[in-house]
Order: sequence, then structure tokens, then C-alpha cells
Amino acid sequence: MVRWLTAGESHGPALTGIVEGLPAGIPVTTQDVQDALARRRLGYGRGARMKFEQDAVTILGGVRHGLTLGSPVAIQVGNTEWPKWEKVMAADPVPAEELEGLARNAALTRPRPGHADLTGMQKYGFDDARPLLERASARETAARVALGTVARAFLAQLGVRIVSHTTAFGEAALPEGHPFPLPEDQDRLDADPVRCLDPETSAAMVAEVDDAHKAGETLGGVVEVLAYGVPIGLGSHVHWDRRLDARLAGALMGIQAIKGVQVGDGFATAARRGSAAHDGIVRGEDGRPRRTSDRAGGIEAGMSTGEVLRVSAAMKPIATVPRALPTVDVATGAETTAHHQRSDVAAVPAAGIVAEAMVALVLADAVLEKFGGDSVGETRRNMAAFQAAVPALPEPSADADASGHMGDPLQ
Ligand SMILES: Cc1cc2nc3c(=O)[nH]c(=O)nc-3n(C[C@H](O)[C@H](O)[C@H](O)COP(=O)(O)O)c2cc1C
Ligand SMILES: C=C(O[C@@H]1CC(C(=O)O)=C[C@@H](OP(=O)(O)O)[C@H]1O)C(=O)O
Repeated sequence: MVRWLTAGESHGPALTGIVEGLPAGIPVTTQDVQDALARRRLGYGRGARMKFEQDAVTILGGVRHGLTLGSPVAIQVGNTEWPKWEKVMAADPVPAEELEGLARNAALTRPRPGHADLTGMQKYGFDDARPLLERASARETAARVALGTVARAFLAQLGVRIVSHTTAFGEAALPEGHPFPLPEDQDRLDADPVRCLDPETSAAMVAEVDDAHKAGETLGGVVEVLAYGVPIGLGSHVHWDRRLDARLAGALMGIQAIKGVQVGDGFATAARRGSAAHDGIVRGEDGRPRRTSDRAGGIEAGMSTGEVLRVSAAMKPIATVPRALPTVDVATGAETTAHHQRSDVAAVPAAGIVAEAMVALVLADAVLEKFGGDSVGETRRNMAAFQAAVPALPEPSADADASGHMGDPLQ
């Protein structure tokens, strides 16, 4: 079982992530993690903090000379903002006179609708939103991306490669039937301001962000993650919590601001007739069955089919709306507008990078569940043996009934 945990606050000294259960022999370096984190900072609409803050990566355990040891991998991502917050976010008590007059320490009592502020204060018994927003902040996703780097490097050793792109940003969306991006497109995607390969749609998405910015608004959107080379049979139909689709959906829903997840064509299939909703099965070139399309997103009955795995996540607009939303001041009881602080206008492209990390962690777990292995080599051998044993179809005889009809159940 692969387990992972993160700790740390947005303006604390660092975020820390630990992933346990990955095998020995995964090639990963500090630079790999640093590069992955740099991708998360990109994207049109991100706020000022992304420009001046660096992610300071230290691998604290589980890796030696560029290879994992099979022990828990611990990664620290230092917040270079920390010196400004040393007193306000100190772990140990700070004398009141040292906090007095510090603007950063002022109690935030006008909770933002759509963020953790109000419900968190009510639930945890705080009269200030600071202790909530510090952990609710998606700064935490830096730690997930760091851990996802290791999971992804493991999957790459097995020929599984992940790519993501932005399919909708505000009202601008890729037209239906657009080509799927390939893993080799990653650099081109990262070079696009919104991570969309269609130039016309990309320009429309940028215009959406500009419009929202000018109007004091924020935006959401949809990202899609594709995984190539996923073997047949990850996950299982036998129990709800073993279904690969359920596990991916939970992991994607666990990203801040994600409000909808779909597998393959998801919601669109609900409006289709059966014949246009599923993927036909044919004899593939290697004599094994293949699907004629990827509407199901490479998962049927909670199991990977061996086709391209495809999941999408819908992100709501950023809650810190510059044209501040109505709220109440919990200190005075007065109706007012929400506190506003520096914020992203939109973070959809960054959410795509975080979604890649979550998909990588779930797939790494599912791969190890099916194939096991304490070293990368062992997992690779086990996976190859299983794949070699997937039977090819018998050669059809000339007089076989091609109708495949099983009788009408309504008669
Ligand atoms: C990459 C990323 C960046 C985000 N940046 C901001 C931000 O700058 N301001 C903000 O209010 N919310 C931001 N969010 C969303 C909030 O973290 C999220 O809405 C909040 O934690 C409440 O959780 P919920 O939206 O899932 O209910 C961001 C989310 C992600 C994934
Ligand atoms: C810091 C990051 O994202 C932050 C996520 C976030 C939120 O409310 O989720 C609010 C903002 O934090 P701050 O107000 O300190 O600028 C974002 O910058 C990051 O992604 O690294």
C-alpha cells in the first residue's frame, strides 16, 4: 500500500510530505522535484506570490545517490516567504508586545464566502480566520506535487506516462472532439500560458482571465489528466473502495477548489444513447482485444482497460474575489464585505499539475497492489509476466456467427 501525508502551513517555515510504500530503485533527484514544482507555479492568472517565492526543496529521507531506498521518502518544501512571517506563524509562544502592531497578525474576522474561513472558525473554535486559511491554502499542493514526482518517476520506469491540459477556463472551452495531448506534448503545454494546445482556445482562455481580472472577478475551469501505458487490470469491480475510478475521483476531489470529477466523457455520456456512449471491442493488431474509442476513459467496472486513462476535474472560481463578496464581521456582527488579501485570479493550469500528481500517486498505489515488488525491477518483471499472460484471441473460423446476439432480455 502506498500512503502519503503532508504537513505545514502556507506561511510556515516549510511544507513536508512523506510517501511510504514505494519500492527501491526509483530514480529521483532534488532537481526533479524542483522542476515539477516550477511547473506548478506557472499559468496565466496566478498571483504575485508565484513570481517572487521559490520552492526550496530538501529531500530528507528515503533517497540515496539519486535512487529511492524503499523506505519512506520525506520531502521538505521551504517557504521562502517565511522570514516575513516568523513571528506571526511561530510554533512557540511569542511575547504579545512583539506581535503588537504587526499588520500580518491582525485578526481576520470577515470570512470569505467559498473559503475555509467561516466554517473552520466555527468548527475549530477560532475567532480569526488566519489559523484556518493557513492550512486550507492550496500552498499545500506544493507538497503533493513533490510526492507525486516520486510516484511519477516510478510509473515512468514501467512505461506509464502522465500528461494534463486545460480543457475549459471560464466560458472558453476546447471544442468537442479535440485531439488528446500526448506525454511528449508536455513542454509545449507548459509553454502555453493556460496549458492548452489549441491556439484559438488558448487565446480565448487568456481573454477570459483578462476580462475577469479587469472586472475584479475570479475564474475556474476544467483540467484533464491522461495516463498512457496503464496496464490492464488496476483496481477492481469487487468492492467500492477498490474501484480505480472511485480512488481517482477521491484523490482529485481532495484538491482544493475541485467541485466535480469525471472519468472519460463522464457527464456527456449521460445524454448519449448507449450505442454512442461505450467503446466497441475489436481484434487489435497484436491479436488481443482493443477498444474502438476512449469514451470510458480507460476504466470499465473500476478496472483499467489498458486504453488511455482519462479523468477530468472541475475547479470552482477562486474564493478570494477582489470585488469582495458579502459577509459578516464575526467580531462586530455587522454585515460587511469579505477580507481581501493578495490572491490568484485563477489557478486552473496549476490545478492540472496538482491533478497529475494525485493521479500518479493513485496509479502507483494501484500498480503495487496488483503487481507488488520491493524494487522497481521486481515490479517490472511481475507486470511484464502478467501482460504476457493476457490471452490473445483465437483465430475466428470462417463459419463463426458474427452477430454476437445474446437474445432480447425484454422478450
Ligand atoms: C493551485 C491552487 C491555487 C489556489 N489559489 C487560491 C488563491 O489564491 N485564493 C483563494 O482564495 N483560493 C485559492 N485556491 C482555492 C482554495 O484553496 C480553496 O477554494 C479553499 O481551500 C476552500 O476549499 P474548497 O474550495 O475545496 O471548498 C487555490 C486552489 C488551487 C488548487
Ligand atoms: C501560495 C500558493 O497558493 C496560495 C493559495 C491560496 C489559497 O487560498 O488556496 C492563496 C494564496 O496565498 P497567499 O495569500 O499567501 O498569496 C495563493 O498564493 C501556492 O500555490 O504556492
